[in-house]
Amino acid sequence: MSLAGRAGRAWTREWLRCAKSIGSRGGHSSSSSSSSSSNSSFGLYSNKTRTTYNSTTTRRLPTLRHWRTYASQAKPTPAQLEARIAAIPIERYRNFCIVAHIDHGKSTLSDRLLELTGTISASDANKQILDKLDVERERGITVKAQTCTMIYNHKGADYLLHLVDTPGHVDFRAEVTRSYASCGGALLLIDASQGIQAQTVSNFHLAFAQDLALVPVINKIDMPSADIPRVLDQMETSFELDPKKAVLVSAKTGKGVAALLPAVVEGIPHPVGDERKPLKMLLVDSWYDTFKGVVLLVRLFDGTIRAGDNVVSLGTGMKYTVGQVGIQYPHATPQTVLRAGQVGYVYFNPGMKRIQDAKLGDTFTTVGNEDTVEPCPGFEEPKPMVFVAAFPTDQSDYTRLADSINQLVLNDRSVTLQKDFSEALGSGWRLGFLGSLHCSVFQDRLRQEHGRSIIITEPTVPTKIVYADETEEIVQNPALFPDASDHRIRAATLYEPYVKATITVPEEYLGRVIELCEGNRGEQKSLEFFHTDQVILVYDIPASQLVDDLFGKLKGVSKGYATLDYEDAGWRQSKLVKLQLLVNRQPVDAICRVVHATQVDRLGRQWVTKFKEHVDRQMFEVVIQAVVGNKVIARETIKPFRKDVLAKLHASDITRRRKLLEKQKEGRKRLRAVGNVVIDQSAFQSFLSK
Ligand SMILES: Nc1nc2c(ncn2[C@@H]2O[C@H](COP(=O)(O)OP(=O)(O)OP(=O)(O)O)[C@@H](O)[C@H]2O)c(=O)[nH]1
Repeated sequence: MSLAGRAGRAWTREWLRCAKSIGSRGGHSSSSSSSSSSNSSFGLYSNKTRTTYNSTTTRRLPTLRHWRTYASQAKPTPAQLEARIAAIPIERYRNFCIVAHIDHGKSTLSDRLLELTGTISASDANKQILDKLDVERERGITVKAQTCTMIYNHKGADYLLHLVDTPGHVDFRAEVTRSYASCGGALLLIDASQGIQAQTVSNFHLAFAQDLALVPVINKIDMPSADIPRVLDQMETSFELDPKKAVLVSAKTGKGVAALLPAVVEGIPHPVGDERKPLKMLLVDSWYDTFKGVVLLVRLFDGTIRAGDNVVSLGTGMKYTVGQVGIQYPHATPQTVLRAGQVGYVYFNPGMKRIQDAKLGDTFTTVGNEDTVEPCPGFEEPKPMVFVAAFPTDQSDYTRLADSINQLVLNDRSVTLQKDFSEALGSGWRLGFLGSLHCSVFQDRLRQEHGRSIIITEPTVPTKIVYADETEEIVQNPALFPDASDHRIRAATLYEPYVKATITVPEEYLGRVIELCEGNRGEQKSLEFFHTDQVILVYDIPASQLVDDLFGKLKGVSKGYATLDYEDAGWRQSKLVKLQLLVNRQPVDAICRVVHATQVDRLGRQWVTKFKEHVDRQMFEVVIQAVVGNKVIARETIKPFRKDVLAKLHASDITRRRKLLEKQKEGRKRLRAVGNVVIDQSAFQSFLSK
């Protein structure tokens, strides 16, 4: 092993030791169920049920017949369900999530577990049942964490399992972090052919820091390229997870999945809580329903909740009467009561009107107990990182588009929204997203769920200005960044946001990936071998480089093998300038960016060349310039030309002549003036769509 590898292992060991010393996380029993025998904080099995892996012996996996027997459990009626749940003590609750790198099979495995417990039928054609949004099904990615309650009979006793299927992509990390708050453990899923990837590393660290029990699961063992010994070795080297504790499954065929629920029961601790105590209920997620108002997904730490109870939010002080409580099974299923340890939904009567009143991480209790119940610690608000301006393709669509955007924002708490106006594109909005994928998913949802399309400007990141008098300003809209002529900006210090990027890459592409990171102003923090041919690289990189499709470039230089994860790394002082596009000396406000001084030449040239392609000739000369302050970086000229649409028509063709004139009139509605130059809106649209 390389020195870097040895140092990495020593670091990991030290890290693990420190993390363990943080102590047991509140809300779950510190040891697993009584049948558990070991004292490691990872997912455990009792000796009886533990399936051991040994590279020289073949494991006996549950057969498909075995699987089908389990999967044929009949779905209980609502009354049977309620009676069965009421008979389960908290010691037999298990709240767990599935975490993994993108596409390692979380949603497919969730389907299998739902079938195995009879929550959905095995023959149900409706697969990826927890991916409820159209965009999730179309793109095959999970965007929103989804929950489901299951009942599992283990050794003759019913267990109440609460499963959370989490998103894999880093943009939706906040969903994973929030899910951890309702769970006592996690299945850490790893693709048998791909092995540990960037999001596996970050999910492991997140789960471990929260003292969650981990059950390692190797998925896709049916694939011809599966290399189980390699993945087991990676798990041991990187995370010090005992390979003997890994459960080997194929979520696709169902092979091995039957061994997973005993591992959950025995390896994940039950929640701790007392239903006789006053209600202490954490708000984990929320969504808006036109008829019910805001629906809350909650985790009960103590007490019970039922329809008719009067509750109060410790965060806002607002009081509500409970209208209905229930569980996701997998769809909303009303219950008479939710008890300590359970995760379920609650809505009020009259309904909560404003989604802003449902503060994620807030604690609710019953009215009268405000002073006795200690609020839960809450969640860190995810910060938007990428900002874009959005405009209707047709301004007459503004009001309808505003309604659709507002509705989407109601159900996606991490989007920020402000009104915006552009000379070039009219009235619109400035939207903040957690990342580029989040932004593109939002556009897809707008199109799919509301049938609307929008023009989106280039994604930008915020800039921090610290003026000479030490006052600070954070500018999200580059058009509002002070001009170079402003004397205050000349004396100010500028900062740009950085991210800590974790990249996993096979050794053979290491050189090219390092070159790419350095070319994107990255600064190497560490390099560690975690298997003979796999490397984990950590770089501090400007967030602006990340949103400029760093991920796509990384895939390009590594033939798709490199993976990327990132987290906020704060502000860094930087040499930033405002680059603007001018048309006949007038700024086009929609095409403006605050960029690093080293990028202006390349970007300026690119802008003027590309914009020229989209502007029609006019009756006079049009000059397109990219400028920083008074300095012209690049320039293109469009020669004058008169567009006579009738020129080629025969004089007698009157109908055709009229049609063409009508068409030209229609076209003028979409024209926009920048100074004396008239530009069709489609020019901006084509320029902005890469
Ligand atoms: N061969 C094989 N393919 C699998 C298995 N499990 C999942 N897949 C496939 O892997 C792809 C990704 O599966 P998903 O379940 O959507 O993965 P995910 O982790 O939920 O994806 P994200 O939520 O986007 O991170 C799909 O094409 C699945 O059919 C498996 O055990 N074997």
